[in-house]
Amino acid sequence: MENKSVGIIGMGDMGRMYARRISDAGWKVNACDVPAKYQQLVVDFADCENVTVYPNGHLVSRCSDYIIYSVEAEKMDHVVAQYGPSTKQGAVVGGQTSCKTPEIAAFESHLPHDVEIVSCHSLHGPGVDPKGQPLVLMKHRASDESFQLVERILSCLGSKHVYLTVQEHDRITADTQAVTHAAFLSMGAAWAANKQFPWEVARYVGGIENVKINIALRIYSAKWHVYAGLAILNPSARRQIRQYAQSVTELFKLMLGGHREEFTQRVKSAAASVFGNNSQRNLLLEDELLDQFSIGDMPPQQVRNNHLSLLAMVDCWSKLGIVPYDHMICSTPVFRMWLGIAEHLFRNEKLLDEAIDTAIEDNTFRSDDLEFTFAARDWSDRVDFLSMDAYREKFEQVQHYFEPRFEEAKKVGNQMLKTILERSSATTS
Ligand SMILES: NC(=O)C1=CN([C@@H]2O[C@H](COP(=O)(O)OP(=O)(O)OC[C@H]3O[C@@H](n4cnc5c(N)ncnc54)[C@H](OP(=O)(O)O)[C@@H]3O)[C@@H](O)[C@H]2O)C=CC1
Ligand SMILES: O=C(O)C(=O)Cc1ccc(O)cc1
Repeated sequence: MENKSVGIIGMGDMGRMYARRISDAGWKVNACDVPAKYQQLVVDFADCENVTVYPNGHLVSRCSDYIIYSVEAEKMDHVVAQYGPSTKQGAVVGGQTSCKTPEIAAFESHLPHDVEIVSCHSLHGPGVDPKGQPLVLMKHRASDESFQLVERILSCLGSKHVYLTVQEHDRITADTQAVTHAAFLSMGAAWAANKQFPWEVARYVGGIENVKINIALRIYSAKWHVYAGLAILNPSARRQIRQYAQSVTELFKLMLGGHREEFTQRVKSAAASVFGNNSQRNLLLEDELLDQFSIGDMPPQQVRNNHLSLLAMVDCWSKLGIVPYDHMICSTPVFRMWLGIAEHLFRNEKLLDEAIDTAIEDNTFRSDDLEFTFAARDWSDRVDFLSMDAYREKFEQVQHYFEPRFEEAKKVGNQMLKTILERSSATTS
């Protein structure tokens, strides 16, 4: 192993996963979290001889050759201002935050000029095996030699390297991550507003519904700041999330008014623009596979659903000129699941026609759809206000509602993601 060391500032879920894998590959890792967590971190990494835990980021920065900041996106400026000036001369610095514009601004403001910048972003959560998943690498201010050092270090993750500029990264992740999360967050908020546990309602069991529930619960069982950061701090994300809320609202109004022709025309033209040129692709998800991952018992016959959340997603992609397949190279497991169920609905004419019929004719679930529409707009407003506090308040309120069921949901959700990702071989190209 080369005589180079890796610094990790922020030993939360992602930092710990990186520290374990990089040190297992033989690199020396210097790590820290906030001083209050120092003692615990020493205990937790006592079994890792290649990891040295330090009380703060000054001590990590001064002795490491590649330093990764893995802290909350909203704290980056403050943390880099604190430790950046202590960076070892000639070192390379990067970050793991999900949105790169503010991260790079923090580096440019606070790092000494002799320090190079290569950032990264693993496009998956800490519980997913990084092997084969996309890892975005951004050579912002660095020599080829330094970039290659970063690639050699991170190659132990076994991820698929994707080379983008900071601007490309933020634009694509706004299209893939931010708007996808907005849809799942809205589902959870609507279920909570209606005091439902969706797996206890026949409409939400089986096939596509299992994915909706499992992913929504997975997101709500995670940390609010991850989702807030990538929605609020990404300058491209607001527009996407706003368009999603608008698509939901407009489709819901057409449903309420019983405007069958206009509704059908709008859904079908969105389908043509998003899926028209991709109708020969293999489906990302198979029906029988989806049915296996129910939290509740399967009803004898699937209850019809208008799938407003999915119709609005495809409408939104179409309005923004987004072809989601163009972003597969830079997709997260959650995005692939979301696209998988959208495709499932839109490439099955019978299912799509049934959703349209249900939307126009069936009043049974109007209260669910009303709450979903409110929720989509509320999330969009909170993001537009650029308010981390407002985002956190809503996230934690819904999180609290679902909390008693997280353990069960996580088990089923993890198994679902694992099986489906293996079967679809993490199709990232
Ligand atoms: N979780 C995910 O799925 C993914 C997350 N990311 C991004 O990676 C980054 C880390 O996420 P994640 O690990 O999940 O978040 P965590 O909250 O688990 O970890 C962040 C850690 O950084 C610590 N920290 C804050 N300030 C400092 C400081 N001054 N010095 C040292 N440590 C500090 C935090 O402490 P404290 O809690 O006290 O603030 C916390 O322990 C985020 O920017 C996130 O957006 C990227 C890909 C996937
Ligand atoms: O797959 C998703 O979208 C997730 O929810 C996990 C996640 C969260 C933040 C990231 O920056 C990358 C992945």
